[in-house]
Amino acid sequence: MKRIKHYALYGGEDSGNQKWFQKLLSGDAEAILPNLNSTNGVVFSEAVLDKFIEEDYKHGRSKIAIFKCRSLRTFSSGEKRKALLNFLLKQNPEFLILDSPFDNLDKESVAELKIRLQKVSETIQIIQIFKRKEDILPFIDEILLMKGGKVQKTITLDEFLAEKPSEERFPKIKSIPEAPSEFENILEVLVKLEKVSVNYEERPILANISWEIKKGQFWKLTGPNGSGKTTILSMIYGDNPKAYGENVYLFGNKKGSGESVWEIKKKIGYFSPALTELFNRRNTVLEMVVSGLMDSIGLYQRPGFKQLALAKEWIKTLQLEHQEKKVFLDLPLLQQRMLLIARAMIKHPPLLILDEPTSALDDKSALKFTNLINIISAETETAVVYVSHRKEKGLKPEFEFKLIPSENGSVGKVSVSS
Ligand SMILES: Nc1ncnc2c1ncn2[C@@H]1O[C@H](COP(=O)(O)OP(=O)(O)OP(=O)(O)O)[C@@H](O)[C@H]1O
Repeated sequence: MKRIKHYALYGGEDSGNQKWFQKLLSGDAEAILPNLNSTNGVVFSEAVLDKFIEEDYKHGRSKIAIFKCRSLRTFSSGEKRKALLNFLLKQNPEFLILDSPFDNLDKESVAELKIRLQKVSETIQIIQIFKRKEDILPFIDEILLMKGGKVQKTITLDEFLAEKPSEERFPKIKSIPEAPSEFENILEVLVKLEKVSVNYEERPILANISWEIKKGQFWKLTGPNGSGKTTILSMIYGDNPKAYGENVYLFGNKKGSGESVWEIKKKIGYFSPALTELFNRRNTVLEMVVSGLMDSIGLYQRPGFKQLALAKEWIKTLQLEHQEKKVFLDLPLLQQRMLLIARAMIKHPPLLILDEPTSALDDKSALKFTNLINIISAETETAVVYVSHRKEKGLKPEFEFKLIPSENGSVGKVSVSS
């Protein structure tokens, strides 16, 4: 039997082919690769997954999940991807387009998915769009170099990997705008979890978790898919009812007593890539950043002169002053993410939570992003909790809180970051 050839395309922000990739991912494979017949292919991407999650939400049951009665939204990243891949393969496609398939996956799940895809590649053609070099599948035969939506040159994987990375230089951010006012009466210990345990449907998820986050500390929260990272974050930031019977103390008060969820949220800057989707109006960059002072997603109040000046200072710090009047959603992904960090940080909250903030970014963009987080941590009093699966080159957390799964739920291990 003739061996199938597999291809990869670089999809980073600097690739200049975003528009064409959108065509490819929306199912029009022929637009870029004329010898593919679009009707015979399927797309594996975050956007496709989101579409299923949305449909689930509407219908109250899942079309692709194994546990049909449970919403896909509550699945861990690894579980969601497995379910999507199984669903797509059942359609017997001739080719499979993979868009950054390893984002948000832990090491074991990446290894597992790679083995699965290797097997799939024996019978189905694979076209991988990658943003991180480390993600390229080992069985890829050729890298397609594109320009203006056309394949300009084809090189082998070995040739591509042998290319020396160009020295990543970019103007570094050196300082962070001052806080508009100080948060009063902030205690040394911002968050305290004391022997917190959580079960879902009698399945233990977290077992006796104790963790203290103090002023100004920089933490990385790690653990394999499904180990309970999002669950912990939802105890701190969200309104997970599971937090109430447990010893969860936020800013000195036991959760559920004292401050309302709303009051607590005012003291926490939060970022997750999903946040971008909340901005569906035509807000400009300036409006979006200044809205961080109003604790609202859009802009419902007219900001004052001082507030606008501070938002402009943040935009300038990010070297994006030329974008100030543009519509936020029209900007490239990295710029959107940096601006959302500015929005979360504009008040210098005591705590900043970042949930997988570099997913879908290319190597260079991720480096720029982590540089911003390092500066924020070094220059402000804000404590940072950064959730990520990747060993982010350049990120400088002080401590790691690692969730280690066990039969009785995950236990936590604290270490000083190397
Ligand atoms: N509402 C829910 N009902 C039942 N099970 C749930 C619910 N929410 C989460 N879970 C389960 O709890 C476990 C922990 O999920 P959680 O999302 O906290 O893990 P995670 O470490 O953040 O995973 P990932 O890295 O994949 O995002 C998973 O097995 C998940 O399926």
